[in-house]
Amino acid sequence: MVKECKQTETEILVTQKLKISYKEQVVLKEIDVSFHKGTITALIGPSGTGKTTFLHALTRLNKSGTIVTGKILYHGIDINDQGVDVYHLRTHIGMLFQTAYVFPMSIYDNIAFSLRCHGMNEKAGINQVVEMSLIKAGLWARVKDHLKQDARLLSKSQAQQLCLARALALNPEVLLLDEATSLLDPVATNTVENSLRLLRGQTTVILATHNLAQAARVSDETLFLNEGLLVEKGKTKDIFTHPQEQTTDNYLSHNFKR
Ligand SMILES: Nc1ncnc2c1ncn2[C@@H]1O[C@H](COP(=O)(O)OP(=O)(O)OP(=O)(O)O)[C@@H](O)[C@H]1O
Repeated sequence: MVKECKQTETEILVTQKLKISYKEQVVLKEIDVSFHKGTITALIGPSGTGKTTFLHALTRLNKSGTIVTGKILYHGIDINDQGVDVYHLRTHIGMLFQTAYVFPMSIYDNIAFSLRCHGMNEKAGINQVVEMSLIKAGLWARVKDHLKQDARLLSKSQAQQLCLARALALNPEVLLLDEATSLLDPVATNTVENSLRLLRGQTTVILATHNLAQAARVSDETLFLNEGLLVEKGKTKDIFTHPQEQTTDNYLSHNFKR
């Protein structure tokens, strides 16, 4: 039986006293945070501070042996409840990784396969979604005449854009990005950032990045994690110009030209 907890209408994802450990090592310590509908949040913090661990937890990707306590509420339902279907959850909460994992099939089939797996079988409908998602990911113009080409022949940047298109094709309500542009060239990075901006208002985006300029450019809100603690979260403009906490100020002063 899946139990529903209270959440406001615009709060899509809420964590309550979220604590994550790998054996004895506590990586995240009682994180209480909420993410609102249609906003873009940058997750920043030093290496090893738990950003990936946090994103993985939001879509139940943590490796076995990881101990998760506290709650992760998606529309009021704890995603770790026994009755939650993980496959279904991941259609609503998509994720893009640092490395682009394309399927060993054509560009077209990378997206169509995923749509068919989620019950879409009508050819014209699939064609339309393939085109729309490639447009949103900024890749359509480059690949529209080569849709049958093996996706493994794409460049790193194009492959990541294809992964973005594949994620967007399922119309996720939440999109998580873990350093998803760190291996891309500046043009592709810019294209992906533009794609994210277009999602504003509909999709809730959480993006872990070491690229503080990107966090400042793209996000509405910024969440600063340090040593497993949520140090502060607020409007990106405020965090980057007048952080409330000394630790945030120190981190930004050392890593970002203000
Ligand atoms: N599967 C695992 N088993 C044991 N320890 C792990 C595992 N995954 C991550 N860790 C440890 O948890 C801590 C947080 O790692 P995590 O990758 O979440 O940090 P991060 O902030 O994303 O780092 P980076 O910015 O370098 O990607 C690190 O000390 C890491 O070594």
